[in-house]
Amino acid sequence: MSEIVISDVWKEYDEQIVLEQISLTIAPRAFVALVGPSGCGKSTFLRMLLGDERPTRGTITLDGHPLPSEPGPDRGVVFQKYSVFPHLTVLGNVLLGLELQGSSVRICLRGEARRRAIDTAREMIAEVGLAGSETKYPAQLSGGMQQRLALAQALVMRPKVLLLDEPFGALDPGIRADIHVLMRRLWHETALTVVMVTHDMREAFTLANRVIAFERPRDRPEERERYGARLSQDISIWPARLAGEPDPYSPDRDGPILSEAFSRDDLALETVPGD
Ligand SMILES: Nc1ncnc2c1ncn2[C@@H]1O[C@H](COP(=O)(O)OP(=O)(O)OP(=O)(O)O)[C@@H](O)[C@H]1O
Repeated sequence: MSEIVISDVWKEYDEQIVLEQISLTIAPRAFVALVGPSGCGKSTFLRMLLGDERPTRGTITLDGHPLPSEPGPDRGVVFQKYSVFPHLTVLGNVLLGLELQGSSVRICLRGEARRRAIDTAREMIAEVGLAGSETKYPAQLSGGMQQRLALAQALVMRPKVLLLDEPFGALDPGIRADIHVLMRRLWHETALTVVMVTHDMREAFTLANRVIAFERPRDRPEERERYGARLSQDISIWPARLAGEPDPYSPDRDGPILSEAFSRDDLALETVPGD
C-alpha cells in the first residue's frame, strides 16, 4: 500500500503563492506524470512529497499518516542531474544508502551485514543494466547510464514511492527510449507508486497511467504573485494501464504511435481501392 492523499494544499514563498487548493488522491502503484508550464510549481510539489518542503496550508498523508517532515527511505528521488555522488564508484553509490541505513552508530557496515549489502547492491545494479560497471565512476558513464545508476541508488532502499523530477530530460531520444523500457519494467515488477515531473507530453502519455496538469488560472504579470497554479487536468489513460498487467497499446520502445495503435487492416481502410 502506498496511497498518497493531498488535501487542499497551498504553497507560498513570502508573498508569492505558488500552488493553491491542490487536492488529489494518488492510488497505490499509480504512475502519475505531472505536467504544466515552466514555473507553475511542479518541482515544488514534488519536493513537498519528498518532505524537503512543507505545505503552507493543507495536509499530505502517506498510507493515512502525515508525511514525515524529512525525506525518508520510503520515498526515493531521481533528479535530472546531480543525483549520484561523483567521487564514489557505481557500487559505492548504490551501497551508500544501505550503509547509512544499517549503521546508526558505526559509519560502515562490517562482516556479514556488509556482504549482504554488497550482494543487494550488485543485484540492483544488474537490475538496471549496469552489471560490469561496478568499479566505474559516474564521470566514466554515459548520461543514460548515470540515470540508471540514480534509479538503482533510489530503488535499492525499496521505497514505496519513487519521485522523478525530469529524470530523462537531458538524454537523447534513443537512450531515453531504452530507459523508458527499463522504467516501465521497474514499475510493473516493483511495488512502487511513481510521481514523475516531465515537460515531455509524449513521455507522460507513454509511461504514466494518469497525467495531471498544473496551471495558473490567472497568469497576467500583476496576478502572478497573488494566484498560484491549480490542478487543471486529470487524465486517466484509456484503456486502463495497470502495474503488473500487460499494456497492449503501449509500445515497448517509443516507436511511432500509429504502428501500435492501429492494425494493418485498419490502415488498409484508408487506402484508395486500385491504388
Ligand atoms: N525555495 C524557494 N524560494 C522561493 N521561491 C521558490 C523556491 N522554490 C521555488 N520557488 C518559486 O516557485 C515557483 C515554482 O517553481 P518550480 O521550480 O516548482 O516550478 P516548475 O513548474 O518545476 O518549473 P520548471 O518546469 O521550469 O522546472 C517559481 O516561481 C520559483 O521561483
